[in-house]
Amino acid sequence: MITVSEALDRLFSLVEPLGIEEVPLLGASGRVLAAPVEAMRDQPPFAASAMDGYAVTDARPGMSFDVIGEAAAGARFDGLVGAGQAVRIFTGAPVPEGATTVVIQEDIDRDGGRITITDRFSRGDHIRPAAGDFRKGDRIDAPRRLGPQDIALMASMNIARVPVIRRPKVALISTGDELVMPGEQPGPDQIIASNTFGLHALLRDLGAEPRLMPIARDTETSLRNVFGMVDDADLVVTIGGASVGDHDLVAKVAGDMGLDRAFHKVAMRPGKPLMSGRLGNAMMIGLPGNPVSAMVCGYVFIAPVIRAMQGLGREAVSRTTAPLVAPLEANGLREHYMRARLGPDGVSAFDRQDSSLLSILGEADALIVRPPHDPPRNTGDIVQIVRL
Ligand SMILES: Nc1nc2c(c(=O)[nH]1)N[C@H]1C(S)=C(S)[C@@H](COP(=O)(O)OP(=O)(O)OC[C@H]3O[C@@H](n4cnc5c(N)ncnc54)[C@H](O)[C@@H]3O)O[C@H]1N2
Ligand code: MOO
Repeated sequence: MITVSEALDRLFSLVEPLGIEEVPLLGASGRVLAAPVEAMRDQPPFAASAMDGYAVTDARPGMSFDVIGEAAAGARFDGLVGAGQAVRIFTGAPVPEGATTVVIQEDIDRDGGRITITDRFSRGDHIRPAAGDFRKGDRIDAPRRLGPQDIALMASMNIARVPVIRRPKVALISTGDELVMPGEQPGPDQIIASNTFGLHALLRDLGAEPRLMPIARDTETSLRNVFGMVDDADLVVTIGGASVGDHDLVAKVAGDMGLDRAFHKVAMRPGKPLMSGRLGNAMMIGLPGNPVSAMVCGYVFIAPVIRAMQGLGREAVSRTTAPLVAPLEANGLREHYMRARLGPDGVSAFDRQDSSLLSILGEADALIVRPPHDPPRNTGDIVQIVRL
């Protein structure tokens, strides 16, 4: 058995970077920017009023001005503002030539075409300088996962099409005679396939393009057939059939089909029977079938692999620390990812840690990471956690 960090290194060495495609701005959120993009213009392209009020050359309480025109957003005042003159102005409008200050309308008394600045007058010119937000040529660097703020910024920069990394295509294969799909009627010895659905959701959140393959039955032929359908997947993920039982056929069939295996078995709990390698043009990861094992491996291995495929670096899932609010017994020889609850005073592991318990995983918002052979820990000890 290799360590978790050795397994992750081997997984990263199997990753092949994906190509680039161009998408419309509206389709770019959540995608990874593949190349730097540059602003096509200054923003704002002119000095703009930040408030509704009057543009003047100078402003002090008691000063009076003749209103000589109006500047609105989208329709500038074309003339020059001179001493003793004011232009009615609205938020976002270009500040007319000659004006140095916008006096907000709350600080003005107006009498027909004449205004006077009242005692309420407060400092500040209320002018946004030209290019105060960004300049033509300013860059957004790549790689970067694009969020809603980036989309707004690129829209403002007049970038209508965006170069992004192609979505990793992931084929998800559940294996086992006991499995039926959610919504189907299970037989007396059957259960519902859950892992593929949890992993599908995780992969979608990571910006991948997951595809559910038909459930492979516990025969070599069935498994071979489903492997044969994965088509152009970048990553094939099998679930179950990874261990040592008579019906655990994934390693055998993948091997027969040419899997160049990088490892099988990791000193990790849950997740021990994990395997990986290259299979044709794809990377393959074989996950253990126990539902919590599959999901924990999803967070610890698949998420970093998907990020690496997208060019976002080769980093383990991020960890932080928290104090224990209850003691823990000594750990065994595998790195243990304990389902845990994080509260204001610290973190506590659930009593029940069996790797079949999705209800506990659903309650968990963190995993406590125990190194191999970690001694017993007391309340108050600082432990490493992965937040879910
Ligand atoms: N003698 C040994 N037995 C087992 C060992 C071992 O070292 N020696 N390892 C145990 C560990 S640890 C794990 S984890 C499991 C993993 O086994 P498999 O990967 O072969 O998984 P299966 O046997 O196919 O299934 C295990 C369990 O999970 C359920 N399952 C499978 N796929 C799904 C799915 N898509 N959705 C929901 N549930 C699923 C399956 O019904 C079984 O209950 O092996 C231990 N055994
Ligand atoms: O890896 Mo098994 O994952 O301990 O239940």
